[in-house]
Parts: sequence; C-alpha cells; structure tokens
Amino acid sequence: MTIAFEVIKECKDTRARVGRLYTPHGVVDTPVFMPVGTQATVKAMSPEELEEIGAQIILSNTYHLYLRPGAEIIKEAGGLHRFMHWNHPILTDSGGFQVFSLADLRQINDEGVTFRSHIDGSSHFLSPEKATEIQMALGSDIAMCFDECPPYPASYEQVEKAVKRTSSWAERCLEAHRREDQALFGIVQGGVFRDLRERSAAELTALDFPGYAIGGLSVGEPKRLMYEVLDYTVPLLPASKPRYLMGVGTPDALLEGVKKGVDMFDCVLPTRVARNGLALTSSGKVVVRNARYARDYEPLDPECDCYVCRNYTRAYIRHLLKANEILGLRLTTYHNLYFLIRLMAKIRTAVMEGYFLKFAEEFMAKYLEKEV
Ligand SMILES: CC1(C)O[C@@H]2[C@@H](CO[C@@]3(CNc4nc5cc6c(=O)[nH]c(N)nc6cc5[nH]4)OC(C)(C)O[C@@H]23)O1
Repeated sequence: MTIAFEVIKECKDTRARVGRLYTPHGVVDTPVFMPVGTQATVKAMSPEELEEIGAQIILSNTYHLYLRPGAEIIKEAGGLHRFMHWNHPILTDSGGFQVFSLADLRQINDEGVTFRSHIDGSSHFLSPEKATEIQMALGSDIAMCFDECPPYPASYEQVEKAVKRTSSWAERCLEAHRREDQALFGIVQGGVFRDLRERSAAELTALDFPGYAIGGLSVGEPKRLMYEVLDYTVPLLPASKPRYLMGVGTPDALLEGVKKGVDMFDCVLPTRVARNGLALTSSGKVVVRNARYARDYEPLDPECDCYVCRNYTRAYIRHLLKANEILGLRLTTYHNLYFLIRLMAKIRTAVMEGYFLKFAEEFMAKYLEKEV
C-alpha cells in the first residue's frame, strides 16, 4: 500500500477532521498546508529552513520540471527527493492546469495538449500517459491525474466537456501508472455546476483512487462561490480518503476549507506575496515595504514566535526589501510560511480538543482581510 490515511478525530459541529497520511517518505498530520516548490525549490527557502518552519510535505510541478531541467535529469539524479535534498513527502501536480494557465496553448483534444513552452516557445505535447510517466520518473509520493481545468467563468458546455475529458484521462492515468511506491490522486472537476460536480465525483470515485483533489477552484471565482461548491462536493468524496483543495489559500480560506472537510491545501500565496513585501500576521496583512514601517522596531507579527519575528524588526526588513536585498525576501517568506503552517498546527489542536469552531471565529475576528 503506497499511501494510507486514517481519520483521528472528527469535529462534532463541523466537517473538520484531524487525520494522518502515511506516505513512503513519512507521515503527514492533516489538515496540512503544502508549500509550493514549483521548480524543485520553495522559493528562497532551503530544505533545512522548511524543516525548521515545520513543513511536512511540499508540492512541485510536472509541467515546469518536464520543461526544465527535464524529467530524465531528475531521474538520473536519483529522483526529485534526492535532486532537491528533501527527504519528506512530495506531491506533484500533473501539469494539466499549468499548461492552461502558463503555456501558449496551441491545441487541446481528447488525445492530450499541444503547447508552446513559456520558457523558449518550443512545441510540446502532454497526454495523460506522458504526465503519469513524468511523475513516475520524478518519484513523488503523490502524483496527480492529468485533468482539464476550465477557466472561470466558463459555459456549462465547456465545463461538461472538461468533466468528460477529465474522467477519461483519469482512466488513462490509472492505466499508465506503474509505480508501487507512489499514490495517484483523482481530481474532481465540474466548475460551479452542481450536477457536473456530482457526475465528476461519481465517475472518479468509481475508479477508487487513494485520494481525491477538488480542482477547478481558486481560479478567479468569488470565494462564496468556492465555498458553495465545497459544501456540496466534499460530501461526495469518500470520508476515509484524503481530500485536497488545489490552489488554496489565504488564512480565511484555509479555515473555511477545513470546516468543510478538506484535509490538504497548497498555495503560492505565502511565498508570492512575500516577494511583494507583504507579511501575513495574526491581525491581518502588513505591507512591510510601506513607509509607515520605516521606524517600526516591532517584529512582523508581535504574536509570532518564529526565527524572523524573534530577531528582526519591520524597519530592518523594510530596509532590505527597499534595497532589493535577497535577505528581505528570505525573511518575509520564512515568516509567511511559518504563519500558515503554524495556523494549521493550531487548527489540528483545536479539532483534537473540540474547540475548532470557537478557534476559527476568534481567529477571523482578529485577522482582518484588509491591510492593518
Ligand atoms: C490564489 C492564488 C494566490 O494562487 C495563485 C493565483 C491564481 O490561482 C492559482 C491557485 N489556484 C489553483 N487552482 C487550481 C486548480 C487545479 C486543477 O483544477 N487541476 C490541477 N491539476 N491543478 C490545479 C491547480 C490550481 N491552482 O493558480 C495559479 C495560476 C497556479 O496561481 C495560483 O492566486
């Protein structure tokens, strides 16, 4: 069995649950936030710093690694874990979504996708079989099916077509998947149409994957629409298997997702906004680049106990960012990742001890979405 999942504790007044995901590279306590390491690195962080921060599992991308350095090099290097010196679980996204969101898409048909590389414009073809072979070569602990994620908004017909293709491609991925020490997760599509979500979930759960992702969300739809889709999609997935909400998210979305029964999350947010000099704190966002922090000798978050908040001030980090010093990016990234990973640890404790709903309400009362 490449992967096993057990629910440890269920919340009594929400769908939240604490679980444990057993993978070939170690155990993951869920709900979990996965830092994104698109090109075999979580930008600006070393693996040792990620361990210090408490990262349990990271995400990497088939599309990017296939284009550069190429799956063959990573395979020759002994696989992705060895290549990037990360000896804990890795989940790889299948490339479907990245082709749509990054590449110069040339053609999509039932066979697969022809596209031009966003790096050098060279022409490539990705199919369910090829995306599966690449992930087997990378050796991630969890591979994702090659799916079609429609944009938002999209017509019913467009989404229906993507559901049909996603289901047929899922069967082909299952057929092509040959790695005993790697789990393959299915991805449910269906946009914001309830009947299409029901159809996609039925077709994918019939294939009995060890875990399921909810795709097609966090692609520009209003948050309340995403929550509505989660309310009727999560119950369609087997309660005994991990549920992964792709591309999410912000602290409020993580809390809502956990409340609705999601176990796994990933998002570029903490690392991406760090590069714009934005810090996530318990009382909201702090754009530390702003002049107002020039003489602010407090830590990024006075309530945070991370290495950055114990040793540096907003004034210093602002100076570094303004001076385009690399350490500025590193310190802000370190703190943002720590903030989200720490939030997930607090969520797990709150579920275990039966006060999750109260915790969520108190956290949101303090964490104002607007900048503080
Ligand atoms: C939230 C935030 C900050 O995350 C950023 C940016 C725009 O949204 C993101 C995150 N949302 C997101 N939804 C996804 C859906 C799928 C999917 O249906 N299938 C597969 N295989 N992979 C997926 C990956 C996904 N990522 O997607 C890109 C374009 C990667 O940048 C991310 O806003």
